[in-house]
Amino acid sequence: MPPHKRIRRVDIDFTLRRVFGKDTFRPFQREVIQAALDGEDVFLQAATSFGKSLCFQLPAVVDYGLTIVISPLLALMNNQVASMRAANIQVATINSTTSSASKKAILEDLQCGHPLTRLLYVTPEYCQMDHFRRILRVIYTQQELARIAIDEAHCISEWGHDFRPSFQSLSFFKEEFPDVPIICCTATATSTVRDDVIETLKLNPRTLKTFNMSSSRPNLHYEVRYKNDEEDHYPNFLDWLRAAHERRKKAERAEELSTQNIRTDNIPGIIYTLFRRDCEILAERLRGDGIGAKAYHAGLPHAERAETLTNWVANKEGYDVIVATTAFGMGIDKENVRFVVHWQIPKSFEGFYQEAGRAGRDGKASVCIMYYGREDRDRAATMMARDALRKENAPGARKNYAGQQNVMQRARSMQALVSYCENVGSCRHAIIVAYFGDGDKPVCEWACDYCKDKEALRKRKEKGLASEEWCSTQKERGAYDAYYDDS
Ligand SMILES: Nc1ncnc2c1ncn2[C@@H]1O[C@H](COP(=O)(O)OP(=O)(O)OP(=O)(O)O)[C@@H](O)[C@H]1O
Repeated sequence: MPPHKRIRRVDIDFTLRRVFGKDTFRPFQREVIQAALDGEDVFLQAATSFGKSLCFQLPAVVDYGLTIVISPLLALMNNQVASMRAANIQVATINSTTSSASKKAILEDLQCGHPLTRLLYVTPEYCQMDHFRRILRVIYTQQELARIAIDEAHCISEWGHDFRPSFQSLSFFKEEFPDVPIICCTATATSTVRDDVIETLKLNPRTLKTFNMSSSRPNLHYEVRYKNDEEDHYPNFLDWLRAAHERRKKAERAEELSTQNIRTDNIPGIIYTLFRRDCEILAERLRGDGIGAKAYHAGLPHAERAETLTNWVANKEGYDVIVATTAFGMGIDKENVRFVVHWQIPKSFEGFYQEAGRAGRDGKASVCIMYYGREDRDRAATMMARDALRKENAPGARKNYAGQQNVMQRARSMQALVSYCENVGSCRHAIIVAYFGDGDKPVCEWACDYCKDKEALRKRKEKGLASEEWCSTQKERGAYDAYYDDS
């Protein structure tokens, strides 16, 4: 098979400005893009909001041929497709919401020998379909298959926090099209996950260009607030949000906002809850207190979810705060999210980092608050143990080594998150970077509750948490066994 036509010289700075409307590359974007344009396989691990998407979008725009982007979530796909269409880039997506007429038109274009489409976004499930694989072979034979981009590549690994079995079949690409370069992007891979992804995709570790950047997000202020079952933590949050509104109403600030056409009460934020039920109750409670809040979870109709997302991104009144389950998160890009709150401890360290990473994507200071209670910790442990048992006993379950390791990895990730919450002895930025093992000690400059005032943090913990003795008595009584799985 003759290799794909590769572009020789191209002014990527010009394309960055002209097509993507950005003045300069962020550190290391240029190097990643150059490696991709040189036809290398690339593994890019970098912090949330680093700008990983540009590293496969820009090569797709300047190079010959088609880039296939594999993405795990519909919302994430639509979010990226919409922003590229706004920049007049020829981009298409085939997913469960694509009409058969548009699907037909897209597939015709792909097979015409010189497709207009620069990027095609699809799910890993779609890549498993025979008819799509046949079309890929046609595109490849016509030398128009430029590269494969795998977004949120940690989903490939059974050791990862968001494992999706269909991602494993992506090994098909290197098996069938060995000379088509692959670029993998993720913000949340430990070294074990990284190695597993490389092996699963059959990438050659000796020639692969690996970019392993720090997970540090210096503009995020990390904070843990302690809670217990005896007290409702809603007033604590509402007071905090109202205080932020009040600060924006002060004459000078209000005038500044009004010249930028920004409402004083438009402080975009996300609150993550574990359960759909909590999500709706909390959104309603906030609305009752005059906050523009909407629920978002997988149980809501697709059209309602899409409308909520569009209006939130557009800063529309009534859509300032999204109260969501994890159905909302991975990859969502809205630049001015000023806070992310975890209403209770999430299921994994990676999930926490990923969700907190929705904040401050414009580089401005933003707050990430975690409400942590030991009762929630014990509930999460109970849920996790039941999940593991249920999966193990499911018909056709893979009772193999990797399956067991996945259960252990999830437990380790949860334990790391509990330690992060219980921590009153070190910088939270340092804990995060150490977890992913990807860099030197980050600069914090008072951007976490420990570095800001360690003594106050210690006192708040002492006052706020239920005692371990009390929690273990409750556990023995089966108080944490109530279980509903609807996230
Ligand atoms: N060179 C640049 N200059 C200015 N803005 C940029 C640049 N590169 C990317 N961005 C912007 O940064 C934001 C984050 O980019 P992107 O969504 O690709 O992040 P990501 O690395 O995929 O993060 P995550 O892992 O959290 O999804 C986007 O709004 C994007 O337009």
